[in-house]
Amino acid sequence: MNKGIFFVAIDLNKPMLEQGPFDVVLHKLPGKEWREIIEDYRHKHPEVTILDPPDAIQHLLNRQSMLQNVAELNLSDCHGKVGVPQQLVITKNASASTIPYEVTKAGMKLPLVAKPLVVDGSAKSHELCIAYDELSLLKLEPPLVLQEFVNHGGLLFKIYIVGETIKVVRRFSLPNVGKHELLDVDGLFRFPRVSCAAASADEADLDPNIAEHPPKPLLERLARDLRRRLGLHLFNIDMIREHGTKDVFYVIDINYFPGYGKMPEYEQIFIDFLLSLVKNKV
Ligand SMILES: Nc1ncnc2c1ncn2[C@@H]1O[C@H](COP(=O)(O)OP(=O)(O)OP(=O)(O)O)[C@@H](O)[C@H]1O
Ligand SMILES: [Mg+2]
Repeated sequence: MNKGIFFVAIDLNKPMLEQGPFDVVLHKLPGKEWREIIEDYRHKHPEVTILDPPDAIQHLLNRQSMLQNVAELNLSDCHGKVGVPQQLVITKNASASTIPYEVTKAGMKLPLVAKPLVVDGSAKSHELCIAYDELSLLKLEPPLVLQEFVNHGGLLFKIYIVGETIKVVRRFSLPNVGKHELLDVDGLFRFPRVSCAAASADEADLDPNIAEHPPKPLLERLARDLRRRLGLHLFNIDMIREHGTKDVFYVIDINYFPGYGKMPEYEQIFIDFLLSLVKNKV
């Protein structure tokens, strides 16, 4: 008989233990209640592969903890540098009036990208803004992460990871901010979720210094080290190249189980990955 792969959606209105049997469970629901259901199921069905551990996923839902592992990586001798933009966490109880002082104390340079601290899937948690001057910092609403804006020529690399497979897609991003512009603009520039609107830049005629993919050995090391450190198999990394450099990169965002529909060859890659999970078990 021909064996196939069957995808079954878990019915959230029924106890999970009464459903299945499953070989692999994929999930990305946030929330404590769901984490408990999955942990309970894993305990009772150790033979089932659960992707990925809820605690490891949880780590990516906070923009502070999300990038910690990248900051700790040591990728010297890997054809480039990968870091995290300098960032500062403004906690929930902090008053916005203290932000300019905190920013100066941390030695951070304007403009800054302000991002809500927690990523919970809501549109609001993806409403970012750029603060160009000190006064505009007073209008921000904590809790948030402030990141130095890194000029990157308006192009972003989305690095999709599915187990050991890596695929890179280029997307248009925010344009560079020049010194003259900084003198002219004031206030906050709010922008909604960029990733939904940003067009693919893969077919565009771009400056090769900006568009050239990050070196393969660098990506392979980054993906392997992050897979291990995060304990995750399915995620993507948003990475930018500092404008004017060949090999200085910054990771600005990591998402769990992103929309793989935008990844080339995703169907085959995903099926091969699922089959490898099942094969490795027997
Ligand atoms: N430090 C930074 N320097 C320059 N541009 C940045 C920086 N951080 C974010 N951006 C720009 O803002 C966009 C959104 O940032 P980020 O990915 O962190 O937010 P997000 O809400 O998690 O987005 P999404 O889930 O849509 O990818 C990036 O694609 C990039 O264009
Ligand atoms: Mg992003």
